[in-house]
Amino acid sequence: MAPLAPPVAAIRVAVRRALADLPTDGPVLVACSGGADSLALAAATAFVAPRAGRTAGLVTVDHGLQSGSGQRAEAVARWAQGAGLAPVETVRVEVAGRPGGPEAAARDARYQALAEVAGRYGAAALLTGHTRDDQAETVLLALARGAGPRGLAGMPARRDLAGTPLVRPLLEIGRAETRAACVALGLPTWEDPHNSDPAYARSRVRADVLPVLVSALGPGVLDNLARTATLVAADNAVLDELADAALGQARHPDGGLATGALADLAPAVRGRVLRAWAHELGASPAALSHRHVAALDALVTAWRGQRASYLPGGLRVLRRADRLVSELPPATPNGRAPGG
Ligand SMILES: Nc1ncnc2c1ncn2[C@@H]1O[C@H](COP(=O)(O)OP(=O)(O)OP(=O)(O)O)[C@@H](O)[C@H]1O
Repeated sequence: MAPLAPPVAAIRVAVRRALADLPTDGPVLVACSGGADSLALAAATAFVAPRAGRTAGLVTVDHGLQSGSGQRAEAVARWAQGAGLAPVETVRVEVAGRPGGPEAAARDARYQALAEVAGRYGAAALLTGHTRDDQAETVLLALARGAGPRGLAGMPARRDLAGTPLVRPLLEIGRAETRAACVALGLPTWEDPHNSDPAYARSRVRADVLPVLVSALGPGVLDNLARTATLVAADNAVLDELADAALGQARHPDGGLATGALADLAPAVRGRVLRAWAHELGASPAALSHRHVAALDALVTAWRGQRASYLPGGLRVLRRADRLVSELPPATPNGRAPGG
């Protein structure tokens, strides 16, 4: 028998560890595009899951954005059935007509479809093939746009997707390893043309920025960027807990937040409290910028009678005596809320 290729073994170990923490009822479903990362993940899951007493299936989403995408999805599904995965689903989604750019719209449609399939099967988890390289790119992009600790924490190894745990077993595995595993196993991989399209910042980071960093600073830079995410995520978890408790204490009996309680908080905690409150009020996390939060903060810490501050979505926040309160904006002649 040929010896097991090290990348194949490393990926199986990563999957075994990820599965160990999951509920035991319901199948684990691999979200697979047919690219090397998610195909290597699917192959490892097909090997590991039955040995861990679990059922594993696969879902592949056809965005319908390129000619031949339907055949690609069918080919992934056929491979999965041959590999012993079940259930196997291909889902065709409609990307046109969704808000945001094409990439965001495709992502939105994909996650909605994945969540629907996972919910239908009562899946123990949905697994995605994000790698350490994806994590390093995410951290670098967050750093470049000044995203702060929330962005620098990168992608969590586990999060909730509409009631199903979304798990990323390969966050400590390099992309070179997933490719090598696919070669060792003779798996036919598909390259998503979007991944090398220079129109996308992530593609430019992948093709141009990371190779320069690796050549200037050494190959450890990818691990180090990914480790930064893990370290920052641990700090964030503590600060988020403090902020959660502080938000509860700052709630004013008449509604709104007590400015006195907010003023006493450390700025890092107060910023999180204000951000969490703005989310509660309905501001979308994606649209809420540090400028919105800084304006709320100024109502607490630099109060000189300034006017209301507007949140994305049009809600306004103002200071009334010792409280921050929110209210709907007054109607404007064109019916739109000011600011945003
Ligand atoms: N067409 C698809 N069908 C099923 N799963 C997919 C599909 N495309 C991507 N995925 C899943 O998502 C993972 C990440 O893919 P990719 O990096 O292309 O997406 P992304 O949009 O950058 O990631 P994210 O959705 O987290 O932002 C893949 O490893 C795979 O698990």
